[in-house]
Amino acid sequence: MLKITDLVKRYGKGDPVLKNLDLTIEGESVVSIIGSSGAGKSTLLRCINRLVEPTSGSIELNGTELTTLHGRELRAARRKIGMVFQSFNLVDRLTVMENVQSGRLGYISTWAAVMRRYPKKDIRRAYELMERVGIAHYADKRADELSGGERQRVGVVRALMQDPEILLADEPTASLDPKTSEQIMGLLRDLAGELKLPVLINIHNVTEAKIYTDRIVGMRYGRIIFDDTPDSLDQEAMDQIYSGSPHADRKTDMKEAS
Ligand SMILES: Nc1ncnc2c1ncn2[C@@H]1O[C@H](COP(=O)(O)OP(=O)(O)OP(=O)(O)O)[C@@H](O)[C@H]1O
Repeated sequence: MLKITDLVKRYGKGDPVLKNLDLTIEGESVVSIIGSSGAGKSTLLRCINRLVEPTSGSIELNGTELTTLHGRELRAARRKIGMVFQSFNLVDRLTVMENVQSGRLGYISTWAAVMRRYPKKDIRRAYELMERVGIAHYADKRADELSGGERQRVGVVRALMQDPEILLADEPTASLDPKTSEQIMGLLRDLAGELKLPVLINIHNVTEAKIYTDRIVGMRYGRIIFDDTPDSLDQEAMDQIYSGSPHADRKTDMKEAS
């Protein structure tokens, strides 16, 4: 279970971009985060794996408080958080298998990684997952020889090789054509069920969020203002999520504070 309580993020001395957020994700649900540009969606995901340092508040993953971890403990906790990126973040000159095995980096020795001496069980697992997502025949191909959809499948397998307790996806389909985008969303949904994994997806495409996710969280300027099933996301809720400006929101904040 992921339990976020009273999370605040402020970059430098600016206004907070996450304002006392509470969010709990239990079990294997697929949750999308929607909201206008600048609402804080990426910041929220990046606080969870500490690519961004939260200013205050608590983030617990299956009982482990993530915000206070350092060094070795932080690295161990990060292994349990798989991340899928918009731009795939693959190493182009490495093969698909090498990219996929980089998901095991935290688990095997540096020597084994440098010498590409992957444990047999990791190779077996990589093939299982690559078969599952349809890229096993590309195992020895360089990553830069693949299409966008194939590259994102490599990104998904690499994240799953971490044996994660949660999967975070930051605009995973934003660089893909509509058909491929739907395939990747379907894959994330199906894998969540098969692997009993909660998946949290930052996504701009509301239609895909409605089709492929179980729950939609709507953010507006650092706050969660909608959290419900896709069916409940009506026009009124959409207007609230996507209307206004940070300036208007700041006026509301000032009123609340006074
Ligand atoms: N490294 C940073 N330093 C300063 N401000 C930042 C930084 N990263 C993000 N911000 C600001 O934080 C706010 C939220 O940004 P964030 O990227 O989380 O929003 P988002 O909802 O993911 O937007 P988008 O959909 O456009 O990616 C924005 O006002 C942005 O300018």
